[in-house]
Amino acid sequence: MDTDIKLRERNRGTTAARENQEGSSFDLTFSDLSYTVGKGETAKQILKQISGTFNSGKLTAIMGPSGAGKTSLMNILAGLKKNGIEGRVDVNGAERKFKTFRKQSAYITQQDHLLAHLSVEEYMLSAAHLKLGNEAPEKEKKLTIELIMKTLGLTNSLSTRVSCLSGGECKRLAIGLELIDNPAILFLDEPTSGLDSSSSLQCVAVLRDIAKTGRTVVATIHQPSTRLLDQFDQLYIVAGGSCMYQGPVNSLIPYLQSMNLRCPNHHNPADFAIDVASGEYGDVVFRLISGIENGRRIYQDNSSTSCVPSTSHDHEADEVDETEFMINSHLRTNKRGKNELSYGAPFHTQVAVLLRRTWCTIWREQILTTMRLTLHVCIAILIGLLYWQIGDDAHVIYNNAGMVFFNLIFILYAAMMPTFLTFNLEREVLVREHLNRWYSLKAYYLAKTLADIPFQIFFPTVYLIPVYLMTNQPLSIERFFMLWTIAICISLVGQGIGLFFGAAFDIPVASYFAPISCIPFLLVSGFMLKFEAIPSYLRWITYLSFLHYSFEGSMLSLYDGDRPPLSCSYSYCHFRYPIKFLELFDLSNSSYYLSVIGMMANFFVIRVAGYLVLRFKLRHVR
Ligand SMILES: Nc1ncnc2c1ncn2[C@@H]1O[C@H](COP(=O)(O)OP(=O)(O)OP(=O)(O)O)[C@@H](O)[C@H]1O
Repeated sequence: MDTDIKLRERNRGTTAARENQEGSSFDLTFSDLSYTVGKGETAKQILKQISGTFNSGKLTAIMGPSGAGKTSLMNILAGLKKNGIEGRVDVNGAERKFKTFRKQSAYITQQDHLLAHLSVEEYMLSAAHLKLGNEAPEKEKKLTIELIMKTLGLTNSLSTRVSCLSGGECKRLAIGLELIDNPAILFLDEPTSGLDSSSSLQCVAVLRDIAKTGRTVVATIHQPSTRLLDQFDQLYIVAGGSCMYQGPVNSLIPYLQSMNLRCPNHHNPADFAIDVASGEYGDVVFRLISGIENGRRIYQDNSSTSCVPSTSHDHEADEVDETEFMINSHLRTNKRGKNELSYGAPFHTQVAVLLRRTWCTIWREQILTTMRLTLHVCIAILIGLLYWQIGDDAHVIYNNAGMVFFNLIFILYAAMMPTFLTFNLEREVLVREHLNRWYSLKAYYLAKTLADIPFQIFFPTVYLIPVYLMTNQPLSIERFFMLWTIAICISLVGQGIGLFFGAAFDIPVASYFAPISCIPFLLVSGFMLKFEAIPSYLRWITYLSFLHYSFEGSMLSLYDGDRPPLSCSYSYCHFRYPIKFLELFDLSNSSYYLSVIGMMANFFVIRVAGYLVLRFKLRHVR
């Protein structure tokens, strides 16, 4: 077949991919695997001393009734779950090493979680830069992409944005992205879910072609049609956490027959097997599990002894494979160095690619970006009209302070709200890509922080200029620059809070807690309550309050620095001298620079907290 040849060529083709995979077709064997969740009385055993083998060059389907343990099994084999597991997982007879194994395998989740605003080509290119690194020449990356796109039938969709792709195309793209660095083992969780029958067939045919090139391809699958089932080479059926059948697809019915279970004519064998596994044909599951020795044997219909041990392949060949595997791993470790073993590209390339990709995504989120811009301009004009020309009038100086405080709250919330809403969705993309070793979390987080900075400068600037001029604040570049610095700091802090809550919680919880969490800091900002009025045992909150530092910094920008007396539109104005007004807020001895440092410290702490939460979340996914 044409695609088969191309994939084989590619398997031999690119140097980066070759380096990664040379001589490495991996047979995955697991023995006596148990998986338990919970502890003590609530402990639940999900997998029960299950064994099996998934061979290279074969497309294997894991089937079973809902809740049987298919996803749990695959997650354990893929190395995503590490706790509560007993038993052994071997690669070519040698115990699996997590770090190398995750570089050599790819996991394609049920939901595609792709960045909607990138085109197929842009996505593939960024994946190629991240996975193949700087060593692979540009031409080679393009060739790799071209071959994968041809194989997956996506050549005509190269310039289409992900948001415009069909479900089947998204699934194929998700597969294509993981094929770039030529993983030896592909795990797919329900690759056909949500696809119609022809897209499902197309998708599984692609997987079959991929398997034919020597890779080990394992997919969980729900109720496949007879045609779809025929595409698979091997079948592994899980029932209640045990293995009920393991062997070629066309040996399933003979195996069931050997246990006196006859599949009715014109009945889909997959449906029949699932019915049996669900207990609809009486208590035969135990016999089936024993017959296949809970996965220790592979059923073969064409031999006198109908079962062969699942680890029966040639022992000598095993040793050669194992040695080759060890040598290749060793070479890779030496060549790329300790750090780079896990990721295809060096840290700076990861940051650069992610930065470009994030900018592109933010820029193309046109509705959100346009709405944010419009909102900033509209609110600025409204504030300008409401507080028209009050900046130099001592009679309405309280109103001016109120306006300053409002500006801070607006900029804070305008930066925070969109961040946690968008980041929450992006988090799933991060989980998928990070687990497949595209990049490190540090690189992602740095790129995310850097990519947002221009926007956190742009929006407060667009807001502050009209407000400053319309409300007649002192016409001094220095004062404007000081106020502008504070506005940017508060915007960055707001974005950091959004990132933290977007990382920590799902949208409903984050949208409640993120705004509420700022209230204590708002209360001690110094605008609503003087420092002396705060009970001494609560004063420490003031030192943590980014709103305290930002209010302090803003007031000092406008009223400190020997500002001349204000005009007075009434017969008597108590606060004509700005210093007197600062004294009212206990700010006469405050330092603008300390306020900026306080803001910076808040920014840093919140960013680090966001990073730690994300790291915890990513570890928890496993
Ligand atoms: N962390 C957990 N805590 C408690 N129960 C769990 C946990 N993880 C999995 N389970 C349970 O283990 C069983 C197997 O789950 P798993 O997701 O592997 O099943 P599945 O065969 O993939 O099901 P489906 O086809 O419906 O996705 C289910 O009953 C599930 O509720």
